[in-house]
Amino acid sequence: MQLPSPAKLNLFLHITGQRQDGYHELQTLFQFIDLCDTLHFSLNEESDVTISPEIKDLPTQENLVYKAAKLLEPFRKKTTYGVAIRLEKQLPMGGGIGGGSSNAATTLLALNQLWQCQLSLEKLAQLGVQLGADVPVFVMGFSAFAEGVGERLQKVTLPTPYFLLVKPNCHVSTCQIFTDKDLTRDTPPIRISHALKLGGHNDCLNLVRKYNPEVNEAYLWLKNHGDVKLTGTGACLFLTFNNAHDAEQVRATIPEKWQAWVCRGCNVSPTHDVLNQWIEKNKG
Ligand SMILES: C[C@](O)(CO)[C@H](O)COP(=O)(O)OP(=O)(O)OC[C@H]1O[C@@H](n2ccc(N)nc2=O)[C@H](O)[C@@H]1O
Ligand SMILES: Nc1ncnc2c1ncn2[C@@H]1O[C@H](COP(=O)(O)OP(=O)(O)OP(=O)(O)O)[C@@H](O)[C@H]1O
Repeated sequence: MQLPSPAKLNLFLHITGQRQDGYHELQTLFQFIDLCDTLHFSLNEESDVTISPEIKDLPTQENLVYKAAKLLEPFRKKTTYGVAIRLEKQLPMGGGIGGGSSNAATTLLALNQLWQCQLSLEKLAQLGVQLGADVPVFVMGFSAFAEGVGERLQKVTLPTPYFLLVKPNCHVSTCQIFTDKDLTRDTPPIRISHALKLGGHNDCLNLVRKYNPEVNEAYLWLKNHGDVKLTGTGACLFLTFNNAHDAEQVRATIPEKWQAWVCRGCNVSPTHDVLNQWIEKNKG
């Protein structure tokens, strides 16, 4: 089985409070984009889970793909179902586009089929939130207005514009931003109707710009071309366009030191599109 594992954007990110355990209550609008890693799954006669190729500075045991497989292992129907997983990475790590969470969700969805675990999407999402706050939305596979730590999801249908996504040359630690004393944590909660009509802002933006000069520089550069947004805790920034041509025109002039992609928003995760075709083909 071969599945795409897409990135997400936080179209806005409001932090509305903090729980006793330190995690933050937030409100966000999640949209998938058609920029994806690809995960290949092959069952074998062994009983273990192997991941290839090795990712620099990421031991296998810490790879969210490995952790997701281990989390699902108790539910597999036969212990002789080992699996070899090959990861074709394209999404930058630590960019705020949720690559690791997406890979984890894709693994849960794939192995739920291949190992015949027969868990519902809701159950997979519940398991997945242990791996990261962004895993549930990738498991459920629809654009969503999210609350709680990102696990309370309401399905929404969003316009599907083109985005110019830019990765400044730095890595932002989600943990560092969320533990900063100056982070705004008291944005008043909004209603979903307000969110869909008027959007919102990203409460992490100013801190991320302050600690990461590269993000600030890219922000100021992109500002000349539209309303720049930060996704998650960064480092990626994005602009929205009505058509691919206009996005490509700006991309062509971006300083070479920054990675940049033109991509499109989608309301259904590409993982689900391909998985549903696989399920249809392998019925009976
Ligand atoms: C910023 C977002 O990407 C928005 O979608 C997510 O909230 C972050 O999701 P994530 O990367 O899956 O985050 P996790 O791996 O669960 O958490 C990383 C660290 O960020 C902090 N964290 C994360 C999510 C949250 N709602 N409150 C937090 O305080 C915690 O200190 C945690 O140790
Ligand atoms: N399969 C994986 N792909 C990417 N990162 C992984 C993976 N497994 C574990 N990680 C770890 O998770 C960290 C965050 O990766 P990820 O790509 O999800 O960041 P992000 O885009 O900032 O996510 P978020 O928006 O959820 O904060 C990485 O720095 C890496 O150490």
